[in-house]
Amino acid sequence: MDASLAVLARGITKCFGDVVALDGVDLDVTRGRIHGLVGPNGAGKTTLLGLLLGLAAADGGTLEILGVPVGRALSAVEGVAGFVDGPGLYPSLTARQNLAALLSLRGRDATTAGVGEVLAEVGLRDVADDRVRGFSLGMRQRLGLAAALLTRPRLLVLDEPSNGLDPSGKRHVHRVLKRLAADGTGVVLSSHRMDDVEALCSEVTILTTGRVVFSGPIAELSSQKRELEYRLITSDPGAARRLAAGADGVRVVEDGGTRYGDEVLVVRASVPALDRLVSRVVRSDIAIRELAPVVPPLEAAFLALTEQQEQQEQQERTEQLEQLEAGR
Ligand SMILES: Nc1ncnc2c1ncn2[C@@H]1O[C@H](COP(=O)(O)OP(=O)(O)OP(=O)(O)O)[C@@H](O)[C@H]1O
Repeated sequence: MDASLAVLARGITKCFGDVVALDGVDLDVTRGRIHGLVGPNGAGKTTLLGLLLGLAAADGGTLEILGVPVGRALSAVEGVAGFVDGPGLYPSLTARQNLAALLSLRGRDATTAGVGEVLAEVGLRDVADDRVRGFSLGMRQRLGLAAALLTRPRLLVLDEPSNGLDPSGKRHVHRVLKRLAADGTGVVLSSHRMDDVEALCSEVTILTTGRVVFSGPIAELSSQKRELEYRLITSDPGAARRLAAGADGVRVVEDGGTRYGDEVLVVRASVPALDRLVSRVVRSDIAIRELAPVVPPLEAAFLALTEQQEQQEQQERTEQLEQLEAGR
């Protein structure tokens, strides 16, 4: 196994009865990187993360975690931490007591092992002595992350870590994950929030119905050639619209309505064509107040790839039906 990889999975399959949850999945997670796992509901994300945590065994394929070949035994490889379906916590204990209990289960002394530090790191210092029973979903998620941090993981596996987080909680979690990656930990997380994935991850795997439809650097998904719709707010909407209408490679899409009283122009263009338009707008002494993709590049790529896969599956089903009918 390449020493730079925290996870090397090849041809992983996993079925639950008739349901094929994972169908030949390959996954590389690099140490020191944050890898996003995205896909529609039921795509197999949690199942795959559960395999990495040793909560279930694959039916087929090969899996190596931190250089250790994973067999059929249900246990986490040393150095792996994280959770799926929310962290396991004791509701009647405080946040601090939960972490102390975790440490004593591992035979370590809670007072010297940095409980206070990890609680501060995830932004829970002020509620360290409150019972977990009263914690919100976001607070529980952060406590679960603190518990994982205590084990100093070399691979961190998180299912929907942003669930229920307020902006401050999200900032803490993002900071912690980036710090871990900078220290060399491989992080793999699933998320339905494309903005989170874009903000955090350098690599992404897109799963649909148990199959990988894309895996690689996130930058590859926002190819310069891909045309996207952009929202443009300027100090002179009429003049900006005229410039856009006359620009090569730019199409004015629709009346974008207004935002905080400013008229919004929506254009469809590739990045180079958009760059040329922006230069012309600025040279015409028009101020740009806002410029953003209507649908962010990762989400646009995600929708395009998953729709393509759905169409392909629909076509396969139609062909099977036609063959069945022809054979009657
Ligand atoms: N324990 C189980 N028993 C039966 N079927 C299961 C089980 N776990 C998962 N499945 C099925 O396997 C498929 C993949 O489920 P999984 O939870 O991995 O998807 P997911 O991508 O995490 O979905 P979501 O985004 O909704 O959390 C689904 O069809 C699901 O119904």
